[in-house]
Amino acid sequence: MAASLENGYLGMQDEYPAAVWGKDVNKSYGRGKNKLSVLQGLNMNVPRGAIYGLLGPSGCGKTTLLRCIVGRLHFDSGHLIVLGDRPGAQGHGIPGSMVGYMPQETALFNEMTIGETLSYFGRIHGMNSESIKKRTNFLLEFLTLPKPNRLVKELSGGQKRRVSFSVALLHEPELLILDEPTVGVDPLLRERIWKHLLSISQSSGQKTTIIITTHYIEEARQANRVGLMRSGRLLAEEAPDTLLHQNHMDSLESVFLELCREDKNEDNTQDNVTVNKKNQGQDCSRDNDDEPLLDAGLNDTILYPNIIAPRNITDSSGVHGAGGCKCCVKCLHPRNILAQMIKNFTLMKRNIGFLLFEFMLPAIQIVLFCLCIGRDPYDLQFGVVNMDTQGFAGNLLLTNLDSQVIHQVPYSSLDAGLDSVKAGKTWGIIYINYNFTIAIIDRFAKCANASNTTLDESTVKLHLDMTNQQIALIIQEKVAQAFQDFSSNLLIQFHKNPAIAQVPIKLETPVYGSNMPSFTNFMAPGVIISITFFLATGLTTLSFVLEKKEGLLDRSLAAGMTSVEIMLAHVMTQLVVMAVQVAILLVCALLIFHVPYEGPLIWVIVLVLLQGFCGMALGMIFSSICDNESSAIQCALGSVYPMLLLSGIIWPVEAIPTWMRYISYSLPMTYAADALRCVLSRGWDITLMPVWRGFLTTMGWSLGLLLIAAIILRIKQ
Ligand SMILES: Nc1ncnc2c1ncn2[C@@H]1O[C@H](COP(=O)(O)OP(=O)(O)OP(=O)(O)O)[C@@H](O)[C@H]1O
Repeated sequence: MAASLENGYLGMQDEYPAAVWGKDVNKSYGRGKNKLSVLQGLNMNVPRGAIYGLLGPSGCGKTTLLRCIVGRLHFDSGHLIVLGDRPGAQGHGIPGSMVGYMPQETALFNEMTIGETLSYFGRIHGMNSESIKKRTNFLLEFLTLPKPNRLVKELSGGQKRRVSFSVALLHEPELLILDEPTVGVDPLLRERIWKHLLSISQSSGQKTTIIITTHYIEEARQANRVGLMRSGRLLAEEAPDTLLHQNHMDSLESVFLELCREDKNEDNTQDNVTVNKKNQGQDCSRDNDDEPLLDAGLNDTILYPNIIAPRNITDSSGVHGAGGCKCCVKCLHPRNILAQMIKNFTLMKRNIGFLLFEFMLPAIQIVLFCLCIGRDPYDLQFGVVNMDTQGFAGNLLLTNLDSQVIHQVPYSSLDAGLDSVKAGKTWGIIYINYNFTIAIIDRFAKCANASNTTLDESTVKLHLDMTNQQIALIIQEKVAQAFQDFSSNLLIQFHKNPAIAQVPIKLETPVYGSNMPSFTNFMAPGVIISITFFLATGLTTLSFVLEKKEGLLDRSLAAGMTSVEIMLAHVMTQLVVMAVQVAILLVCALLIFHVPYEGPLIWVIVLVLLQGFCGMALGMIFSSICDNESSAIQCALGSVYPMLLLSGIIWPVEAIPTWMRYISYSLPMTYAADALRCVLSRGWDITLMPVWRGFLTTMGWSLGLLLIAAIILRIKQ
């Protein structure tokens, strides 16, 4: 049968008769000292409609080769033609619907049901719901899978592998790439799977070509052709019977061992010859770079008589295999974006607890902020040493101290008061002199003629714990205020003009804001902006990295999705989530905590959502450079502090070194916070510079970051 198949294949008049044709394919991982050459001048020929068993020891490069074939990996040099064109070539269905790929790892969404999983991939492949249903029913029965409403996470390991297998079979692709599909499958089912593979490869309609790797070498005897792979090369590529016959052996395993032994000897001989030649000062590298590839192909046709070089080989002589269009807007498929969005919403629905937490998290953060940050501290324990017991002025001064903020603790002596500060019982003490009443009256009466002794005795002394600057400053301010009020009262009692006691600075009606600004109100816009930004960054990073880590992203890309489609679908899904988050956040800030706002709400929402969009774009960059969730979380968290600092949200930008100021001004958050502050306090007016500056900076940054993320993903794709 194998022979007739090969004859049929050799006789085909197609431009590219082979389903997969590879010539001198090289692929390495890493660079410099860490470079690992995995595929080393590999030649391969898989006839159309054949079952091709790719056999080889662990780590010899089988998965790498398969990923190059489905267009998920770039190879370094050589030629690879899959179903008539380069994998990834523009308009080619690989990666895409021409191929069904079952990766080695399960690569399934644990939170989705079997039916939802198949529907997701069916939509990507452009199947309508009727045909998805029909194929799902067939595959469930054929692979003895549980009901379609069972969650993937509730399945056994073997069942998960079968679901993964069914995903590859779902759309009846022309080419099936199966990386160890029979692992964890019982012998009976394994036999049925092979029967099915044989039937679809030989069906009278569209013949399916199947490349399969397996650790059960003997099961590959059912293949039409096997490729025995070692160290990134194919040692032999023949029909199993031919191999057994040629090597006079009765098992493929023995043939493989024998070929490995021969190859090892050949390597040793080659190495010896190389060493001898090198000693003679001759260049004897095995790869002759000057040799034209086409010529090399002709030579190899003699070595591998079944390899037929495609006529248009020069078209495919690009160094990279997967060079097709993956991110141009014209190539976006709405059905792919829709499939991805449905999948995202399904996963959200499945994890309703986390979704509610996501909705509430910004609200919790703003509530905590409004409750705890920017408010005046109260009940501060403050020691009082009042030696002016004979007079009235000391007591009068103390009654003017804000009793809400300062809780007075009397002490009988300065030493006792200082001990309380040292023991951490009070934040400081106020010391009032014995002669305070007489001295203060004298001071006001004589003014410029007052003696130094009068001035000293009429001065109250503060001994503060300055380790907490904020509290110390508040106490100073409260004492200064109390002194001013006390002085005014005293002057009134003596029929003098109380204005003499005032500091000769008058705060007129402010241009914007109030004369009693609230720190909370000042901080609120920046906090709203940063909460939205970092939540979007963190959640985007995490969701992308998790999909990438579990091979789900790779599988979607192999099914024909593009990274831009995945990004757009994520942006749209996340925008819905963010809209709810922002709504709850603004209700808390504006309605419950009365952060003042003048501008139209829609403009506030636009500014905040735009900042979330910017955060998502940054998250996509993080996820494209991180391979696991811990590094992604570190990236997202690590960026929080410097971004907050540089953006002027936790400290005015004007207070940081000049060169950093320039960086800060270029950050979107700085201008966005300014813009939001402006809209909240002055109302929307497009002519106000902070508003359009904030809008344009955020917009520019978002699009720029998205573009960078798309480029990184494109390069890594
Ligand atoms: N992303 C990667 N980065 C660096 N090295 C890699 C990467 N993927 C695979 N390798 C290395 O490339 C070599 C071939 O790996 P590959 O997965 O292709 O082997 P395999 O033949 O499929 O093995 P197995 O049968 O165990 O799955 C291995 O040495 C592996 O460590």
